[in-house]
Amino acid sequence: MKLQELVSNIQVDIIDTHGDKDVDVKGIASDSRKVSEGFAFIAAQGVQVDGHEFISKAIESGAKVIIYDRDIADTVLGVTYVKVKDSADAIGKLASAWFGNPSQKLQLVGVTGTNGKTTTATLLYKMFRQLGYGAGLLSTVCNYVNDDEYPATHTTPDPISLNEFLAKMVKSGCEYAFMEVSSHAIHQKRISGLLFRGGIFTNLTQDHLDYHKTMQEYLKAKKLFFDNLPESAFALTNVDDKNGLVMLQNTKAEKHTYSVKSLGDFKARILEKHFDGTAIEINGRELEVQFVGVFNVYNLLAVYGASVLLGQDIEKVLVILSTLKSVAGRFETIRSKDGFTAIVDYAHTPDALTNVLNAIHDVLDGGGRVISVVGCGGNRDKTKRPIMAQESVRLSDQVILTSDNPRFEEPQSIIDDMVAGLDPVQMKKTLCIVEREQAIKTACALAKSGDVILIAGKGHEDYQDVKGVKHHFDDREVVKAILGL
Ligand SMILES: CC(=O)N[C@H]1[C@@H](OP(=O)(O)OP(=O)(O)OC[C@H]2O[C@@H](n3ccc(=O)[nH]c3=O)[C@H](O)[C@@H]2O)O[C@H](CO)[C@@H](O)[C@@H]1O[C@H](C)C(=O)N[C@@H](C)C(=O)N[C@H](CCC(=O)O)C(=O)O
Ligand SMILES: Nc1ncnc2c1ncn2[C@@H]1O[C@H](COP(=O)(O)OP(=O)(O)OP(=O)(O)O)[C@@H](O)[C@H]1O
Ligand SMILES: N[C@H](CCC[C@H](N)C(=O)O)C(=O)O
Ligand SMILES: [Mg+2]
Repeated sequence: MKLQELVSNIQVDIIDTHGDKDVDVKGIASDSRKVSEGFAFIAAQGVQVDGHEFISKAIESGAKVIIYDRDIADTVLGVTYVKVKDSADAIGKLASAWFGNPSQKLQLVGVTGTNGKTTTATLLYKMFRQLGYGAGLLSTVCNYVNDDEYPATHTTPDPISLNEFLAKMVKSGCEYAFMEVSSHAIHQKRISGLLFRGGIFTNLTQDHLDYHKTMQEYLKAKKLFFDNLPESAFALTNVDDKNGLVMLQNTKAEKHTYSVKSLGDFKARILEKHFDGTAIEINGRELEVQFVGVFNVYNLLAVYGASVLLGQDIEKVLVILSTLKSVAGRFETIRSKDGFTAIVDYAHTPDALTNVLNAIHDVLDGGGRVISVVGCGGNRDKTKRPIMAQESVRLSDQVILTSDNPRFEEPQSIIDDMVAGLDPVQMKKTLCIVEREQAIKTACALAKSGDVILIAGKGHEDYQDVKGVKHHFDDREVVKAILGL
């Protein structure tokens, strides 16, 4: 594609161009390590380093176009330089243009919020596949183009991979695409240039303060997604969350709400909770769903609302809703021969932990003890550590604090940060076991018939990330091996 053609139809503020504008562009990259002969390299300021530092590396690798937004000292003959106002914004828009604007050819729905993104987006994808449509999914657990699976590295991929996936979906005949929109992605403009048909807000509770610093900044990032939705989109929000309506304040999109506790366009009522599912009512229609926990009623309600807003038949949607099953690593139950149950769940925030433990108590109904195995990620929000320990102790009979992706931190010092939230009385029900496998073994040894063990934080993850190396570790495999299943 000619450079002229690439930049002509996109809304990027070009400040200056230097060199041949007629040059043929063979590919685009924002990472110098991915540049090949004839590529355009987009230099952007990152969180760790400044991409402008890699301009000469990119040219050595064959870049013939450099798109940048900071002053640069030298230019190289035979290379075209395009100065833009905002490189991060340009990457997304150039990626869209390069891949033929795939989001404009799909009905793309984004899901944002602290918890429930993977669940909601995955269930929407499953819903639309079952309704008979071609559909794709971009999620933390796995990416799908119809039934083809592609491993996921991020919750929201970088703009170039993202548009490449969407283009693959278009080529494979998908009409719908569902994706998670993380706050990091909004803040870093990974979604610039995408045309959304809808946006869904799940909830906002504490997480990622290492990155956003304050809850206000975290909220601002989430809201920006809705501020940027077009008039042709719908914005569907959870009004039971205290920031639900804030998301709609400045959006041009058509506003819709869902609720369990108050009124909303989509309204659910919980009729009965049990270990294998929940009886609910949605907009006056009763159904049995195969999910446990009030939080999952919210996820299902969002799926229902979005499906209806996308024009689907209410009856068909309800029938499929009752057949949907939980997502990998979310409230996955494993029963021991001795009569206790282990639950592997991805709860890695204070709110998720509280919700999942409450859901367990709701169905246990005082029948057995709850033993929790909990850790916190290294190089992530440190302020959530003592709170997660407190919530675990408050809602469990026995807690085992352990490791969950220590990354570049000392596992024991992460546990110490968790312990700092506990007083001596709370410490009486707490054990600290650094080795996660040993922690799970201990929990299984302590459990008796009727008890529930919650193994939180890793869900679908099949690794333990230690000092940049991902060692194979899968909670579900470990539990099954210990229980001889
Ligand atoms: C902190 C963070 O979010 N970083 C993300 C960000 O990196 P960055 O652009 O800031 O990278 P950088 O290393 O500072 O480099 C700056 C620029 O120089 C370029 N570069 C760098 C090195 C080089 O040799 N050559 C080169 O050209 C880079 O390609 C980049 O364009 O943009 C990259 C591309 O989109 C991401 O891969 C990267 O994710 C890192 C690996 C990460 O761990 N991110 C996590 C925190 C994250 O994004 N998580 C959310 C989910 C959170 C949740 O809700 O649970 C997610 O969406 O996955
Ligand atoms: N709607 C919800 N409200 C609160 N907690 C939830 C909700 N849905 C799921 N959870 C809890 O949060 C955990 C993570 O759920 P899920 O993977 O769907 O969220 P996510 O937003 O995609 O997370 P991430 O930001 O890591 O991608 C679940 O295992 C469960 O414990
Ligand atoms: N997307 C989240 C996942 C956290 C999962 C947990 N296992 C951890 O490593 O903290 C994050 O990167 O913060
Ligand atoms: Mg997710």
